Amino acid sequence: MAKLVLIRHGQSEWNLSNQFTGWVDVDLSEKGVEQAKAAGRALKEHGIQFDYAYTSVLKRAIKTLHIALEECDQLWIPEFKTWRLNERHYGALQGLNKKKTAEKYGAEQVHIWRRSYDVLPPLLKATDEGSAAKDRRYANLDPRTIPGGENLKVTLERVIPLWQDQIAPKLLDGKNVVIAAHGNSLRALSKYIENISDADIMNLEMATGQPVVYDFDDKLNVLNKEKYDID
Ligand SMILES: O=C(O)[C@@H](CO)OP(=O)(O)O
Repeated sequence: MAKLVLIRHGQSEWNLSNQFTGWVDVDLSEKGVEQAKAAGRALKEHGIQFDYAYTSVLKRAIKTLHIALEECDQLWIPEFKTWRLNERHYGALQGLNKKKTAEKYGAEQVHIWRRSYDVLPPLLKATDEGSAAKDRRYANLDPRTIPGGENLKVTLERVIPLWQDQIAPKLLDGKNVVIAAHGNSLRALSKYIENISDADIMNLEMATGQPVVYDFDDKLNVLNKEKYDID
């Protein structure tokens, strides 16, 4: 049956500098490019042939997808970019250094902001500097849809329509799908696919660049989950 491969983008410049990133469109670091290549090599070694690719509208995920697909000679497959796969929006935390924020607000508060299921970060207003409402790539969205900050719950709520309308039907049709996206949009999707509880999802982490491969039965129950080595 069909395979789904999730790839968190390779290390970004702000992963490297330890800054909250969210919807800020930062690039891959050199290490991130190497991780994306290694992901593509692992996919090639395992002989996975894709039918469709999905990614976000943020360059760290788009580039990871392209670099990985180039390595396994599948750059030609149909590809869809959507804001629904963006990283969770980190609100007013975006751009701040995570360590300095923990020193200011306490490690416990920062852990809650980063990993709780339903606590929102401090929100950005539509008129604030850096608000996505000013970004042309979201111009076709209903302004009420553009977040000022998201928790994992809200992130999952905007990922689910993409899953239900586009990805699940392709998998049910036996097509192999690759999704290159972000730590938290992929944690949200994994929660849904694996039916992980609100409490347990706090402990799920996605490594940069590492392909996570799901095999499904014909009702989209998970038969197998495997992480490919990229070291
Ligand atoms: O800053 C972010 O956007 C994310 C991913 O890098 O961080 P965290 O893992 O802390 O949720």
